[in-house]
Amino acid sequence: MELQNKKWTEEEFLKVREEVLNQWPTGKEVDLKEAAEYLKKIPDNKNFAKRLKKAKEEGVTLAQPRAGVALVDAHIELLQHLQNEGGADLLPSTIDSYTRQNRYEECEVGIQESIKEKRSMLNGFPAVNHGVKNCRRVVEAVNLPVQARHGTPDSRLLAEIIHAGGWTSNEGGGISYNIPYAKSVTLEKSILDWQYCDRLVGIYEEMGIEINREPFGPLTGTLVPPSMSNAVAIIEGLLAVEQGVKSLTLGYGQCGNLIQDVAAMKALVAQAEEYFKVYGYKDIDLTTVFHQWMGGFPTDESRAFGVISWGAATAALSGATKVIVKTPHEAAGIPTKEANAAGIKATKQVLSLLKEQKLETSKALEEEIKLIKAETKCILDKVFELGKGDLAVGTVKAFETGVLDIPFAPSKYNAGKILPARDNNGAVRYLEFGNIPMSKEIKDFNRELLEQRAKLEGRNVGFQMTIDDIYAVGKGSLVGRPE
Ligand SMILES: CC[C@H]1O[C@@H](n2cnc3c(N)ncnc32)[C@H](O)[C@@H]1O
Repeated sequence: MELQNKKWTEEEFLKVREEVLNQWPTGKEVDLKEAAEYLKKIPDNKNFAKRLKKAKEEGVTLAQPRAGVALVDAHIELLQHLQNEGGADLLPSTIDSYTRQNRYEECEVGIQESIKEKRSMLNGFPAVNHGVKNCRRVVEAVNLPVQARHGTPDSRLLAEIIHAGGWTSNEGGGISYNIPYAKSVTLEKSILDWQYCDRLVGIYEEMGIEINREPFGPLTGTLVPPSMSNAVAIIEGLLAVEQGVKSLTLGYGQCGNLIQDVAAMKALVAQAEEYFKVYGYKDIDLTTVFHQWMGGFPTDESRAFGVISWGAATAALSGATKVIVKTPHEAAGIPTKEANAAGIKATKQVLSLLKEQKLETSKALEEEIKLIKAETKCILDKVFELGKGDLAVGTVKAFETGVLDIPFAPSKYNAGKILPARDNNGAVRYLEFGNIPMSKEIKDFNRELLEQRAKLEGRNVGFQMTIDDIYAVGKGSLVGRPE
């Protein structure tokens, strides 16, 4: 199938669907009409799209953890703990790494080993292997909406199973679940495969069932400049709504400077709405997600709570619809259910303390919003130009030419010429632009801010700043000052 940013016909979709549902035996459990009937019975308080819409109307920020273990009963116990003890407003099911690579045979081994060892031998919930009935057991065992969170370049079968299983949101996208998560998956394939996932949601929407889609905002989560992150989010949002997605959550990973993070969230919403209007997408229900710091964490759990609380505060002050919660075990690995619940409780304490407050506008905030929008526009204009108006084709060419370039991404299709570093206030700036088509004014401005840092630190602008910034938060500061 030729890649283009055009809504798939039902015939095109159904032709691919046969192959998708045959990728693993559980695919046979999926029956679209039966699934639609099941989804229609999901109560509003357990429908992700409806819950987000309500939060946006109320102006509250919801808290959602990440969580996933190998076996169904243990996973249910985990989610119930995060709901009842943690006070989560939305629930995940974080999917394991084998499923993310479509390696279902190895999932089977992991499930058997987990039964034998009486503990999770997978780093998430293998939803494809467990199938539709078990996904339904999960959502029927909790009182909150459930979403699949993962990092899957080819999420087609996973999407079919989790949605038929009553999970009313799927995270990911053709860029955000490829470039930061895979080495050798072409953009053509991952964008096509995610068009399938979005078209499936569009078909459910056409059957009267609201399902939410959430592109993965943070990307590599390592000093990604807000304009690059926002450009990718807006591209994935536009590709999704073309396939009929209506409930869309665009996301952003915390960088750490309050003004820049709030500005990035406001620029993201404003620019996304502008593009929906220009391209004629009406009645899109846009919400936002703010990810607490995605970089290296302090090993000390008390310090980790400091980082978690700063992320919660910024999410609240930015007016995010939801915040993705970290845990005090972040530096160690998969958290215990107790540590996971603790992260949620700390977050909700801060959200509650700040529920009457938003960051007032200021000259600095307005200037940062203007800068981020201008940088993002430089990138997106070039993407559309490269695609001769077709966003999907333009995206592929933009990665080939380094117009889209994500710092520290493992994909061989990512140019990797971009380099970020923090300015004196901790805002993330471009140290190296690679082939990213920014105006001279924007390049000079970024450079000037880094020169100011260099002057204060008595060193040259350079890659050492980037390295120091990567380790800084784990060591206890935001800007990686020379030791
Ligand atoms: C996107 C990366 C984030 O997902 C988190 N994560 C990955 N797998 C799990 C998991 N199984 N349970 C809880 N958190 C998880 C990880 O700690 C990191 O914060």
